[in-house]
Amino acid sequence: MSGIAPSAARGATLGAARARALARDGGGGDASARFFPTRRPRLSGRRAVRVRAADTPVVPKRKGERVKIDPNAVLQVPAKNIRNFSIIAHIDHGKSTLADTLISRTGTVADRDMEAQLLDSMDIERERGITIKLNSARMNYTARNGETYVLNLIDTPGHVDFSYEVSRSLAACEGALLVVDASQGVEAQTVANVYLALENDLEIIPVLNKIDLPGAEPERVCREIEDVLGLDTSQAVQASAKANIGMEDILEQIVELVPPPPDTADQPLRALIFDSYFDSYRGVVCVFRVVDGTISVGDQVKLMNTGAPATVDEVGIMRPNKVPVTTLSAGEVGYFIGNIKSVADARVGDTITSAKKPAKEPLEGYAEATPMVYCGLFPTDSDRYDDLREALGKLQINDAALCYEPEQSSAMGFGFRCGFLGLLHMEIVQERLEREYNLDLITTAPSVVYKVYMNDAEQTCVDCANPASLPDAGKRDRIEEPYVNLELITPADYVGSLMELSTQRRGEFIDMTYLSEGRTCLKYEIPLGEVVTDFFDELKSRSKGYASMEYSFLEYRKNDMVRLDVMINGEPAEPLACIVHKDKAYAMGRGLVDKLKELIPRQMFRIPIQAAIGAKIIASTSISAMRKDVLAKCYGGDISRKKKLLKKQAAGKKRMKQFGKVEVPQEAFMAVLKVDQNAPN
Ligand SMILES: Nc1nc2c(ncn2[C@@H]2O[C@H](COP(=O)(O)OP(=O)(O)OP(=O)(O)O)[C@@H](O)[C@H]2O)c(=O)[nH]1
Repeated sequence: MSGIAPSAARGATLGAARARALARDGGGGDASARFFPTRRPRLSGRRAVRVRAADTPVVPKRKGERVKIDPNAVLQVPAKNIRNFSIIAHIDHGKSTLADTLISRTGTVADRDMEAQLLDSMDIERERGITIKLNSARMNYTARNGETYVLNLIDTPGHVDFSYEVSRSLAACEGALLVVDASQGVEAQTVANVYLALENDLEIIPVLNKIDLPGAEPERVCREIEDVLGLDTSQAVQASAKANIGMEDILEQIVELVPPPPDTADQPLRALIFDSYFDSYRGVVCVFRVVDGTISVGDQVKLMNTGAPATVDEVGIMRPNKVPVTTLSAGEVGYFIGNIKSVADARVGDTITSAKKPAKEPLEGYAEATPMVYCGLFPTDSDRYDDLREALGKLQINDAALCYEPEQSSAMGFGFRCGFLGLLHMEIVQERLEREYNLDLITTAPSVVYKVYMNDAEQTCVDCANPASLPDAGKRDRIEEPYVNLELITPADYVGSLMELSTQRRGEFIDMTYLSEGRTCLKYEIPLGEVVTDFFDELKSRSKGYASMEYSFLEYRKNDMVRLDVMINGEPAEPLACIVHKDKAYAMGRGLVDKLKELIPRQMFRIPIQAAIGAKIIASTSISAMRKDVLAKCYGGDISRKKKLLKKQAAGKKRMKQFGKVEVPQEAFMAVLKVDQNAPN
């Protein structure tokens, strides 16, 4: 155990944070980091934008224009009075509540229209109480210095699966509110999000939220922020988003500390699309940040990477509902709706420019998100394959991290193999497809991508995300599986239990550091396949919800992996196959057949369930037949009559077995996630 004293930790962690940010930058910065120059150009005195006095109504310029513009809704200010900021935090530390309170405090939404989680517009977000998609809102605020500012707020998700959304919103901002729960302190995603903000060269404003709670310890949490993140907390705001405490201080700090966007309205239009979605009534809606120039209703524009042309039918701002305006200038955040033909034309990360006077270079887009987990998605009704393809296409424009390709399986028919950032992402996509596109789906067990090296000289390495398509043992040389760097932050009481969990999941211990009184950071190198199953649930249950985790891809490593096949009623059930480590194969096989026995309903015939590695059966069980009481009507009478009835029943069952098809419920496909692989054989 290599504990280090807090003061030493401060230097070490701060150094590490910067070093990591720089290393990721690779000198030139990564895609999102390069979006803004490291040093922001100073504001020049000359301003090319026509500046309207505060609260001057914006009037449509063209005759016959269809756009309805509310003259009271839009305040135009010079670029020096615009502030673009994100809210970043660990999950449940209060980002959405803070966003709601700021929106209400600035009078952006009338009190009677206020509802909790205003920015979480999807039903799933409200039901689960989590943010999945980034969302933005434009607020007006008259500061203590008497000037009126436009504040563009971008709320971001906190769960590890959605960090890609965070990096996108940060690229559209100059500052970030770092919300930390004053009763909990720095957690794994707090650290990860601060690194992202540092990479984007943002001004970070620490906010200690939930100080209304009796367990709040703002001083301890301030020390932790300084020690672990190396941020200055002398001006940190102590706030409660729920009890409406400290909101004005936060707004003042945003105005004071977040730099205004550079005023480049006189340059050719360049606007970065950071979100886009398909609206069934309006078509493709692109949400963007204008970096240079201006965009107005009626403009002819084009998307620089796809080359797709469009006429701007409507341009507007989010308050947080869409409010049309006539023009948006450099530094502003808004949306546009045009006649974009295909959803694939409006990809997130693309640059909008003017068709007549195009910019020379597009803006640096975003690095492609790399899916971590794959699974098969099949419509229960095979006629709906085309609907599923269309729905995935529309969802992908809103969810850049989702990827898919067609797949065919003898058991399941036609479907798609889809890639996700994690299990929660996978669950959400399935739920959105079912709700928003009215589809009924079957999801197969998730799998990571293995690299399979072959004996064949021509095709040396294949990526395998579908266990059923793993080449036979005789043809392959070795299998490599992805490893991740895993970071756990936990109260000291649970260190032992979490170390045991990580070791059981084949983790290799790397380091342990003490963050502050009673809190510890554990580092492991661990196979991704072990983390994406039920690791997070297990972590939460072992630490009574207090530990948090974060992981990032490390490398591929050779391991002794085998394919575990499952046979139901003598037929291989391809969608249930999985790739496991050889040492765990027996426990997994046993657990899987037992779990399937629980989940598959009894039928009129006996169903054998077997697990096998190659030709070798390693575990088997069976579901006994449901017996119809054929003797019910046979009161008393001769025994030979009963025997005759039972014999007839047996003959009928045999026929059913021959033709019968076992109905496997959706939960059975996920059984592999629920197996305790460490149970004794
Ligand atoms: N007591 C107290 N509770 C708060 C405060 N702020 C937020 N909460 C509660 O904390 C919980 C999580 O708040 P959210 O705003 O949904 O947290 P979040 O960070 O947006 O969560 P994700 O979007 O899922 O990452 C909710 O139950 C809130 O009511 C606060 O200042 N005081």
